[in-house]
Amino acid sequence: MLTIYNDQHVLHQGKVEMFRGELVPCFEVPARVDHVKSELERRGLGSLQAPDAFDESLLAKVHAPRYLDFIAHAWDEWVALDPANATRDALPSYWPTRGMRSDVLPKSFPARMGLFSFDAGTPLMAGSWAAARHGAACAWTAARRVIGGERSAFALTRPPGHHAGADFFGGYCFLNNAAVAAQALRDAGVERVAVLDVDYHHGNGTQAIFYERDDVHFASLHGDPLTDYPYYLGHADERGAGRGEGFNHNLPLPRGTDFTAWRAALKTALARIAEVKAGALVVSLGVDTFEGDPISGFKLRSDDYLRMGEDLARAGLPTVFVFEGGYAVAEVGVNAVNVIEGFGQF
Ligand SMILES: NCCCNCCCCCC(O)(O)C(F)(F)F
Ligand SMILES: [Zn+2]
Repeated sequence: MLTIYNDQHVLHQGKVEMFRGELVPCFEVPARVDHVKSELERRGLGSLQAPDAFDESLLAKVHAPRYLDFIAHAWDEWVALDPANATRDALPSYWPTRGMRSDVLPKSFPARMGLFSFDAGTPLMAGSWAAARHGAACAWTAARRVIGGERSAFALTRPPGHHAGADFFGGYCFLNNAAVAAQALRDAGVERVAVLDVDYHHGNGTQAIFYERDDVHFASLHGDPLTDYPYYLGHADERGAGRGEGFNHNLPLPRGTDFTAWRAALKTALARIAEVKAGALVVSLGVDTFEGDPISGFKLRSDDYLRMGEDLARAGLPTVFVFEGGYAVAEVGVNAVNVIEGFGQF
C-alpha cells in the first residue's frame, strides 16, 4: 500500500500535558510515527511518498477561517506575550461554558486559546502549525492517489486529527486530517463518503464537522463517553441532524471490550456503510484499542489488527487510512502495520 509520510511531524513535540490532575510528559510523541515508518520499511510494504503541494484554502472547507487564522499565528502571539514563552508550550487555561459567549473574539490570547480548544492536554509549540498543515497535505494527497486509481493509501502523520472540529483543537489534534481526506474525495465527485473511526476515542471533531451533512457518513467504534474521553460526545443516540439525520452512527463499547465484541460492532458499522452506498472509505486508524495501551481500555491484541485490516478490505471500497492514536509506543508500529498488511493481503 502507498504511504504518504509527513516528514515534518517531528516539528511538533509537546513537553507536558494535563493528565489526571498533573502535568505529565506527553503521550503523543514523534517515536509513534517513527515506529510505524520503520515497520512499514521492515516489511517492504509499499513506497513512502511526500505529500503533493497543498493549497491551504482546502483547509477552509472543513475548518473555520477565524480558527485557521488563530492556529497559524498562535505561536508567534504566545511568544509576543512574553519572550520567556519561547521555552514553554502554549496551553489554554480558560474556556467558555454554558451561558457564555463564543461569537465575540477576545483580544486576550489566553482567552482565544480557550475559545478555540476544549482541553488542556494539547500543547502548541513553534512547529505545531507546520507539522499539522503538512499532515493535512498528506491526508489530501492520500485521497488524491485513491481518486487517481490506487485501491488504498495510508497518510502516516502526526499530530492526529479526529478530535479537531471546525473551530477547535483538543485531544492532541489541530487539523482534522480525516475530514480533509473525506472532503477531497467529495470534491473529486464521490457522491457519498464514509468515515470509519476505529480509534479508541470517539472522533468528536469529525462527527461535528459532518453532523448535518448527508454526503459524508460518520461511523465510530469507541470507549463509552460515559467513562472515557472525550466524555461529552459519542453516544449511540447521536444520529445526525437536518439533512445529516441517519448519517451518523456511534457504537460506544464498555471498557474491557475484546476483539470478538469489537469485531461484531465493526461488522454492524460496515453493514450500515454498505446500506448508505458509500463510494469511498476514510479510516481514522488509531490503534489505542490495543490491550497494552497506557491511556485506553480495550483488549485488542496485535494479531487482531491483521483481522481488522481483512474486514476493512472486505468492504470493497477505495480506502484512505489516516493515522490517529496509539500510545503503546513499542507495539504501535506492529499494530498499525498489521492493519495495513491485513488490508493489502485480502
Ligand atoms: N483520562 C483521560 C485523558 C485523555 N487525554 C486525552 C486523550 C486524547 C486521545 C487522542 C486520540 O488518541 O484520540 C487521537 F487519535 F486523537 F490521537
Ligand atoms: Zn485515541
